[in-house]
Amino acid sequence: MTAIRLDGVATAAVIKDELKTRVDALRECGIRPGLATLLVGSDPASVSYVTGKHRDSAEIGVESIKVELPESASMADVEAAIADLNSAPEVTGYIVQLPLPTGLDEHRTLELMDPAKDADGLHPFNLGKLVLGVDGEIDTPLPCTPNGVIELLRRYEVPIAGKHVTVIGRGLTVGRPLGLLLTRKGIDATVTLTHSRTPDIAAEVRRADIVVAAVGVPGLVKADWVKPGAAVVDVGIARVGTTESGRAKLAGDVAPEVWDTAGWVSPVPGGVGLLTRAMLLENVVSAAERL
Ligand SMILES: Nc1nc2c(c(=O)[nH]1)N[C@@H](CN(C=O)c1ccc(C(=O)N[C@@H](CCC(=O)O)C(=O)O)cc1)CN2
Repeated sequence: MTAIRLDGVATAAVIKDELKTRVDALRECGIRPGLATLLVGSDPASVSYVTGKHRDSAEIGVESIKVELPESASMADVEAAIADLNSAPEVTGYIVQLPLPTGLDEHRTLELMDPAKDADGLHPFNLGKLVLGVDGEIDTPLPCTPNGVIELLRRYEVPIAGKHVTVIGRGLTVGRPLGLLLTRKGIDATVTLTHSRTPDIAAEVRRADIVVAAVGVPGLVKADWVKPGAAVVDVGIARVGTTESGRAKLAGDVAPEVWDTAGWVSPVPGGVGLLTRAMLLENVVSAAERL
């Protein structure tokens, strides 16, 4: 048996088409959504992700603004850049690409953002709305990767309600908010959130109907960890060398053999990463619609 591929490229393309229609409608009302990115330093993975975000923006007609600071930037430099982004009228939404170089305070940075322009859903106000929003719709931006995981599962009609989801990794951008989103009324999953101090992660994965791996350890999730027919969403992404054409070779957290056991698998590359970018644009367009 080979698992169904949860295709991030195809799914993101459909979502971007839907968003383009909304951007065109905004334009007719004189509103031009604008996404800015703040990149500090030149970590190759971050540079690649930010480049992808600008490419996607251009595809759907969202203006994009790049702000770059050197690796040596101080917290005062970052604070000044955030103040500029908060007041720039052409920026309707923005993100600070994470992680920041060592020595810069990520939490302080997120706190300084205007929550109405927070395109990542990571400002404490927006995370707080997610915590409070157990029932019904949330009218604030949702964290992009967790929202992308759910959107990918939903579009492939993978059953979620009443199912057991094991998440590996408790980080700010994936594990923690994903647990909150999956347990909301209307989604109704039961979630086990595992991390580096969980005694037996394999056992927690074995009882899951859906597994989400977000640690960045290539091949961590083995075939004999996975219940036959389960959905396995690979969020981990590590750079493990260079391809013949000189591009970075990427590997996910899920071992290749898992494709023979699982019912659905999302690949790396070509899976959730593309949905992360699509959900970022969803936040930007929704914020512009609220103007
Ligand atoms: N401000 C944020 N920083 C980070 C977030 C986030 O949601 N907001 N999440 C991750 C990384 N991430 C978003 O920026 C991200 C990860 C992966 C991709 C992506 O396009 N992946 C492609 C491969 C791209 C490549 O060749 O490198 C794929 O999987 O096919 C986009 C964004 C940490 N930081």
